[in-house]
Amino acid sequence: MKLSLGCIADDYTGASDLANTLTRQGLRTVQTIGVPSDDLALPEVDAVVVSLKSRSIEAGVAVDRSRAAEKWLRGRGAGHVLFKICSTFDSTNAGNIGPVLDALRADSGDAIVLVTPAFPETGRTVYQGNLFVGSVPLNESPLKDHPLNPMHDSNLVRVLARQSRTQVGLVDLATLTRGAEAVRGRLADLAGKGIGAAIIDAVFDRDLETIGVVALDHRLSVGASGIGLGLARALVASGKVKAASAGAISGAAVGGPAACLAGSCSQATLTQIANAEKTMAVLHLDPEQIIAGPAEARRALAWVSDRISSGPILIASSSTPDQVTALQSRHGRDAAGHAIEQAMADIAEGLVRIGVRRLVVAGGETSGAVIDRLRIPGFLVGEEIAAGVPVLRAVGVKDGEMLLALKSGNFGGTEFFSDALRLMR
Ligand SMILES: Nc1ncnc2c1ncn2[C@@H]1O[C@H](COP(=O)(O)OP(=O)(O)O)[C@@H](O)[C@H]1O
Ligand SMILES: O=C(O)[C@@H](O)C(=O)COP(=O)(O)O
Repeated sequence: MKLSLGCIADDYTGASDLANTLTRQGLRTVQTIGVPSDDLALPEVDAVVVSLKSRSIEAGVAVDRSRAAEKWLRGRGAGHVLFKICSTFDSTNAGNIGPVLDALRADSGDAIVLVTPAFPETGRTVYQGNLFVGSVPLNESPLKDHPLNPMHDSNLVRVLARQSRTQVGLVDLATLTRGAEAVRGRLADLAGKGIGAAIIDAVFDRDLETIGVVALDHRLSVGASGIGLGLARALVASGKVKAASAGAISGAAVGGPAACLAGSCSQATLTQIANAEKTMAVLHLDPEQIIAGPAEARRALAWVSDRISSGPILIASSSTPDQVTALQSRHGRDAAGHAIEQAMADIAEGLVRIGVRRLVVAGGETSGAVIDRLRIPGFLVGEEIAAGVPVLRAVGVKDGEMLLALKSGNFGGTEFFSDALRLMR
């Protein structure tokens, strides 16, 4: 297997979002959880997305894991590696986008790296280096209240400069609109001044196509699914990849009981949970009780066993921003987040034990904790439920077939949970 594109995603929902985008552009793609072990049987593919849970961990550990993933991908022939970050640039001043970019840039030997989280299909656009979420700047969007990575600055040149050892420049939309040669010229100017990273504006998919063409001159790029789209289209247009006609896999129906878990506290997920009450039984966990000990997860599983034979269920830890802040001030941000993630993993393990083989998880960190606990080594990409969220078919699972959907907190329509279960047959 010689890869045309190698990808390292800093969380599992982000990885499935990217794997979805690459698949829709005709690249045969597999998503692995961590660096695959040698005995994991992978199909013949054009792209591998290695999923890490490295967005909100200590920067040094994120760097080490990302470098190990890069080494594996390069060893499989990947000439270009995309470091997939969140389309809302989720990170803190201490990292991890900057430190990982610095390390991968050093390994790749690139003088300068193109960076853009733009993903127009989900309303993420970048203009003059400022990230917009829909019609508002990032710092006015619901991301200002994210439990782990609250975003208070929409100027990505500034945000990245605070995290990275290199200076950060800008390739603006006016330059981009003049085409690939103009972008190449601007990058050469910036690199000549010793600038090692450039935020590049992008508003429409056609902007990402130009970015994809230029990015392929380099060995490394950094961005969200949008740059994945640009890279995939450039690979196909240049003839380096023959677009697969089959696209997403289908496979045999899995059936059996179905369940949803929500650990995301994003505005979109809160609305989706409220709407799910119309179509399925919903249990709201008590976050204070989760932190107090394992009894709350046990209570949830007892609640499930009384209902799961009658239809799908949803279990949510999610709270409003005020409640999240209050909980964090009592227990600490990381301790609260970790305890809730582990309780969700306990519940997921219990669900699988009682026969659930169709599982929807909302939230990136939450999905990471759940998938790690279930020890699923990888996924093939199925139908698209909503922009950035595919049905996933687990590979390498010992006890039979399993379908999952890993939803980024911010993604999906108002009826996401029932939309997902409709496609997860
Ligand atoms: N009620 C709550 N109060 C505080 N933190 C919570 C609560 N519910 C979930 N969390 C934590 O908030 C974080 C949500 O992050 P994540 O799962 O990545 O969602 P998103 O995709 O929206 O970023 C996780 O660490 C989760 O454990
Ligand atoms: O790029 C995106 O927005 C998503 O792919 C993503 O990374 C989502 O992260 P979470 O919201 O933490 O799930």
